[in-house]
Amino acid sequence: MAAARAPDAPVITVHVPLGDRAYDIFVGRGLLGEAGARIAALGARAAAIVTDSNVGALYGGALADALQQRGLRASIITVAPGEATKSYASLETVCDAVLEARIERGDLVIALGGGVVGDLAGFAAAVARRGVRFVQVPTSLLSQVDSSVGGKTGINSRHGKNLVGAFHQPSLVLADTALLDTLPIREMRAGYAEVVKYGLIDDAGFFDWCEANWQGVFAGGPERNEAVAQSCRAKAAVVVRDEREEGDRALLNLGHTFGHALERITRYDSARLVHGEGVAIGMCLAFRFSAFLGLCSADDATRVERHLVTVGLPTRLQDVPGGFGTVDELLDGMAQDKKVKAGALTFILARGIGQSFVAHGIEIAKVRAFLNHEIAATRT
Ligand SMILES: NC(=O)c1ccc[n+]([C@@H]2O[C@H](COP(=O)([O-])OP(=O)(O)OC[C@H]3O[C@@H](n4cnc5c(N)ncnc54)[C@H](O)[C@@H]3O)[C@@H](O)[C@H]2O)c1
Ligand SMILES: O=C(O)C(=O)C[C@@H](O)[C@H](O)[C@H](O)COP(=O)(O)O
Ligand SMILES: [Zn+2]
Repeated sequence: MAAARAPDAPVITVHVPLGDRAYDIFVGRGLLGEAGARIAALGARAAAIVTDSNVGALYGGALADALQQRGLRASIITVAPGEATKSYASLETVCDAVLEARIERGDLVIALGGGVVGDLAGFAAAVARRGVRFVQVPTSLLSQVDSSVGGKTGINSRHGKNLVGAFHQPSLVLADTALLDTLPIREMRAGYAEVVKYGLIDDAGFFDWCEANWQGVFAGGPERNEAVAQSCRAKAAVVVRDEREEGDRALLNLGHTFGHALERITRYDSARLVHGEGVAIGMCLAFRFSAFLGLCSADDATRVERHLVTVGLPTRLQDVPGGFGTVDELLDGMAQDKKVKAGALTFILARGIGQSFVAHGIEIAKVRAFLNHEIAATRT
């Protein structure tokens, strides 16, 4: 059961100005208690809540009751937790359940859960009846700071991560940071990797802030709301500049070229590797690759790794439970990356902390040499 927002608990609003697809992100403790009113204000008659069995058991009933009290017909569609749920089979299940519930284009699909539920439900909303409005109620740190914002939706293919999907912006994002009190610590750490990402991309001051304040973020102090809101501001700014990733938006992929290849190799098995862990390893690899190419100092790469190790995240290929495959398997995974242009790899590299850039046309031979060097190296 979700606690109501205390009268003095602040709500931070981040507006995403995307013309006729503009929306607000609300961040604060206890916002689920206001979800009925805030969602009813969108003017729908019915809502299908998509959730996974972990989150549904904790918060599904409260959300459905709140909507019904505001006169919306609410139904709940429950999927299995974990990355393997971002599949063709789950897409079919969710689309059919949305249609079965007679959700019209002007009604709502509500994603209540982490990024897995958000990506799957968002994609179902994008394609059912060729487009139904949807709302994100993110419940993991990762989904509050990243996946609920920006409109990327989709599922995985055996060929790679998120290879089937659509851009479909939400109409509203409600991030109740109190819900993170029930999030398992491993998932909290994984989501935190995407928080650090914003500092590494273009905001060295925010990386300093993370080093100083991460414990408050984990403990649920005011630092948590600040980290979520600042991450949403940073992501919204990039998305507004380049909604469909024709340029700058690729910066948000820092660490993902390596990370997605690792997720494919581990067959989307959340017991072995979750997305944020892949991103943590991938960001360290991106910084060490940048140092290997002479673009950034080894000290900066070491500082990135030190912070991620401090919070308990994996940072090396060797940290993947059950192994990371071979260099050829890694390169094979990267060849399916959506940033590939004219057959050549694109990486997000860095000249230092907060100085990342999009690098096209990276030679495979250099990536191979770097990966062999990584495998031979031991942690300092
Ligand atoms: N669309 C985007 O822009 C974008 C951005 C980043 C990541 N992603 C995607 O997001 C996914 C990862 O999302 P995630 O890290 O949230 O994983 P997840 O959705 O699997 O959630 C993590 C786990 O925590 C549980 N959980 C979630 N909220 C909880 C809560 N409040 N209390 C207790 N348990 C809770 C879930 O049931 C699940 O077991 C990946 O598929 C990744 O590709 C998408
Ligand atoms: O929103 C974006 O753009 C991102 O790249 C955010 C990433 O954290 C996220 O994992 C995203 O789903 C990756 O997108 P993809 O296009 O590389 O599949
Ligand atoms: Zn990501």
